[in-house]
Amino acid sequence: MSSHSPHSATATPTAPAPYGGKAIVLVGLMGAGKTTVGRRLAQRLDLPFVDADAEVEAAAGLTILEIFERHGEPAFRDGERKVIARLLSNGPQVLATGGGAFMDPETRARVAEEGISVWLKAGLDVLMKRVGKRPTRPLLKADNPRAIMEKLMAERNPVYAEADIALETGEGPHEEVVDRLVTLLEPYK
Ligand SMILES: Nc1ncnc2c1ncn2[C@@H]1O[C@H](COP(=O)(O)OP(=O)(O)O)[C@@H](O)[C@H]1O
Ligand SMILES: O=C(O)C1=C[C@@H](OP(=O)(O)O)[C@@H](O)[C@H](O)C1
Ligand SMILES: [Mg+2]
Repeated sequence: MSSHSPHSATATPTAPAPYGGKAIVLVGLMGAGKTTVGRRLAQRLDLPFVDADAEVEAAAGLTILEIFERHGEPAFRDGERKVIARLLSNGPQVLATGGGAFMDPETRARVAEEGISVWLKAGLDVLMKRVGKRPTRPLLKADNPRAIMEKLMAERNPVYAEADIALETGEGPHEEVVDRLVTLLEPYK
C-alpha cells in the first residue's frame, strides 16, 4: 500500500504566496520616497508595483491637482479610500499610497488586515528638498510649504508609527533604502 494519499499523484504542488499573500504597503509623508522606492522594491522582489495616486488619477481621468481644484480634498479622499480597498484585494504586490491615505481609519484597518505596512521616514529638510523637485502636490501649493510639512509631521507621525515596519531614509540613494527594506521584510516572507 502506498504511503501517499490517493490525491498525491495528481495534486499540483503550489508554492506558498510570498509575504503570506499580503501587499507591502508604503506609507509616510510627501517626499518620503513611497512612489520611487516602491517601484524599485517591487522590481527587486519581482512583485507587481502599483501607486495609489496614479490609480486615482486614472480612475478620475484627472491629475491629483485637478481633483483637488475641481472637487476638493474630501472627494479626493473618498476616491483614494475606494481605490486602495480595490487594490488591496489583489494580493502580493508593492503598493505606494499617497501621504494622507493612512490617516483614514478604514484604510488603516484594511491595510492591517491585508498588508504589511512600511513607514518611510525622513527629516523635514530632506522631505522639503525632495518635494521641491515637482510642483504636483496640492497641499504644498502655499506661501509656506515648509510650515505645512512641519504641521503634517506633527499630526501624522504618531499615526504612521502604527505601521509594522519603520525605516529612516536620508541623503543616501534609493537602492540603499531598498536593500535595508528587503532585510526588514525577511521575517514576513
Ligand atoms: N532615498 C532617496 N534617495 C534619493 N532621492 C529620493 C529618495 N527617496 C525619494 N527620493 C526623491 O524624492 C522625490 C519624491 O519621491 P517620491 O517617491 O515621489 O515620494 P512620495 O511618493 O513618498 O511622495 C523624487 O524625486 C525621488 O526621486
Ligand atoms: O500627503 C498627502 O495628503 C498627499 C500626498 C500625495 O502623495 P505623495 O505622498 O506620494 O506625494 C497625494 O496623495 C496628494 O497630493 C495628498
Ligand atoms: Mg507618491
